[in-house]
Amino acid sequence: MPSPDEILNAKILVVDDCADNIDLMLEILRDAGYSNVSSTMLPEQVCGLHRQHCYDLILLDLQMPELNGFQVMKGLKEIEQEGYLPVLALTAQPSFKIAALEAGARDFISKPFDLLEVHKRIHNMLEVRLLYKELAQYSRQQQELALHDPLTGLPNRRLLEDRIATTLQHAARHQHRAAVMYLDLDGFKAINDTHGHACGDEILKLVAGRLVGSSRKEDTVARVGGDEFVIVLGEVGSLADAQEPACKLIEVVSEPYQVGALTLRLSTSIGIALYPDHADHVAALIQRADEALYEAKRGGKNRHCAARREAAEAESFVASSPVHSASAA
Ligand SMILES: Nc1nc2c(ncn2[C@@H]2O[C@H](COP(=O)(O)OP(=O)(O)OP(=O)(O)O)[C@@H](O)[C@H]2O)c(=O)[nH]1
Repeated sequence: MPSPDEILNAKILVVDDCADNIDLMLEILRDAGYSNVSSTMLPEQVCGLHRQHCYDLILLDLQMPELNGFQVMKGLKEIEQEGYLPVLALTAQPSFKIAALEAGARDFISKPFDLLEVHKRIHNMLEVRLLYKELAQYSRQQQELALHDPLTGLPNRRLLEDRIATTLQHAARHQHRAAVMYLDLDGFKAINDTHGHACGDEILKLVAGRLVGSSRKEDTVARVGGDEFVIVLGEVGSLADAQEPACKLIEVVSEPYQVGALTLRLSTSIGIALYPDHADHVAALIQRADEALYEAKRGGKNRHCAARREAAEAESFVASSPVHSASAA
């Protein structure tokens, strides 16, 4: 529940074409302790101001000559996509009350003002608005948590699969390749066993930062397990376009890590699978990259390995292999 202070600090806009009405409302609000109040006599400015300041409450006069309160609410609806208008309509016309509620106002205040009613309605509206904002933020956080790894902040497997699906759709539409690189750190268990789990966690965070730092903004870097990461590359022309970043990733992961007084080293192995060459849907592509990773581990670790292609096509596909690379046999 919002605290009394939060309610008094809420952002309020008073909209009225009559200066006396504005002064009166500002005085009422000031006397009640509201500290973040502004006003305008120009209804055409309300949407722009709300876009800029995102008010918690708009006290909106309904009868204004140029643009009336109903028209203002129409504009506000386009800004408040979720449909919650923080509008408290001010009207001297009894017949406008229901119309205002139907147009999206959450409540109304009759003119001339009954002070007690004004205070109560403003307070109640703010309480609901702030609660609504808290809930919306909580729901965004929950969504973030459901899609991200809490330790590194990277996308988790669920979000990764979604991103791969989008990448594949894009690749299919534009007739290019995409690559999935499956990374697994080498000898990570020994770091946990020797220096403790907290040290292992620090390393995982540092690795995540390095992977993100050496990937393109449009690539997805995800953590899919203990010491396992997946990187998705869109717009790949050939296997070499994935092997080159794989070499770079192997290099950055092998740089020394400083954790407290310790300087630690580790390496990574990478399996690469290409769309559409090795598989044409999400789960199969991940699986092929994982199989290639296994081959890279089997081949001695600290290397990358591409998934095996169907025999007939393989020859035309295998690119010149940089140091420490191989194709899964
Ligand atoms: N610190 C830390 N360790 C984790 C976490 N999740 C999994 N692990 C550990 O990571 C290790 C991963 O196991 P492996 O991949 O088999 O270990 P490895 O030594 O890298 O083995 P190779 O891949 O064969 O080189 C296990 O010891 C897990 O307990 C985590 O969130 N934090």
